[in-house]
Amino acid sequence: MTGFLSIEKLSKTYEGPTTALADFSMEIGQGERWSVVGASGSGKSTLLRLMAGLEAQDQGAVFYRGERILHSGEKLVPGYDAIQLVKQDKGLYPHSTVAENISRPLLQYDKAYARERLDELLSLFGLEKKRDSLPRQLSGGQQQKVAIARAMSLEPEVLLLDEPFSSLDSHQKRTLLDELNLIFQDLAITLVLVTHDIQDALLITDKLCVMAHGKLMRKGEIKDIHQDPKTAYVAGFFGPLNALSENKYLRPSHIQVTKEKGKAAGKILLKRYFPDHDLLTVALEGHSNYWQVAAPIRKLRKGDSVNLDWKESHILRLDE
Ligand SMILES: Nc1ncnc2c1ncn2[C@@H]1O[C@H](COP(=O)(O)OP(=O)(O)OP(=O)(O)O)[C@@H](O)[C@H]1O
Repeated sequence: MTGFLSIEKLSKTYEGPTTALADFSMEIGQGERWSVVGASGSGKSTLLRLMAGLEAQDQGAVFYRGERILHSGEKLVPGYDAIQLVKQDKGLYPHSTVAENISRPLLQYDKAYARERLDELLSLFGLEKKRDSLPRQLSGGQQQKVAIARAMSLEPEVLLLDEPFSSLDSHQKRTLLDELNLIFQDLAITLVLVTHDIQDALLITDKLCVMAHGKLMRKGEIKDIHQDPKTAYVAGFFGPLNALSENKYLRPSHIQVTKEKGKAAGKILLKRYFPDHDLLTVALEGHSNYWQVAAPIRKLRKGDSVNLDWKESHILRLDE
């Protein structure tokens, strides 16, 4: 338990019984930025609640700087100032202003310090002009910023974000993520983000933990996992896959449409416009399956016959 944040053999079963976490272990270093992905019900939110000390595990422990995190059954006021959890529902007080919401955790502190910290946070999150607004007078992205600013009021070392961006539209989300990226970079905060969207993971984190049925399936640098996902489950978080043969897959962007004879041929059934490419759905000759092909050339039409080729090095060999 010498690490910064050590999760050791955590298990949690709810009534039902439903196993939410099963012998889950992981080390998180100070300043690291992790995303956690996994199918719905794989235990991601449970993991975050246990890391924050807001719930009781059945077995195992979380250690923060060598000290065991006391869970909700062991502590009069559950949770830790140093480890803050922000949930999707934001939990803002609807009748309190932005300033009151952000400074609520600071009530226990000296007034001058609390005022100073509030001003710092309003400036850091670009919320100065909204300080007297009520949450309902803010956009979804601004509300989420208030929730994150409030979580950061006590200067936590660890910020746990449980799908905080899922209610935002893609533009709001991108703007917020770009702003958070700069804030987190300057603060060197340790971040664990639960998300369903790999784009969020790519934008603000470097490391990825993939869960299934309460277990750790994979962990490491996002780029290493993307390049060598090892299983179809893990690869699936990065986008659709085309099955080449048993255990062999190709990503849509790794298939070229060629004039010459390729390794396969087919007919375009559908064409969808994407900013960087056309996404073609191709019915393969001699096969019952369809492939998704990302074609940078725009001149192909529905009904065209096409030859397809790919590099051997782009074939992903994946277990189920
Ligand atoms: N308080 C609870 N009582 C009973 N079962 C629960 C409770 N909380 C979670 N579960 C169950 O435990 C499992 C893991 O839930 P959890 O919310 O941790 O998963 P998740 O990966 O965060 O899911 P999602 O992506 O859908 O939010 C699920 O099957 C869920 O139904």
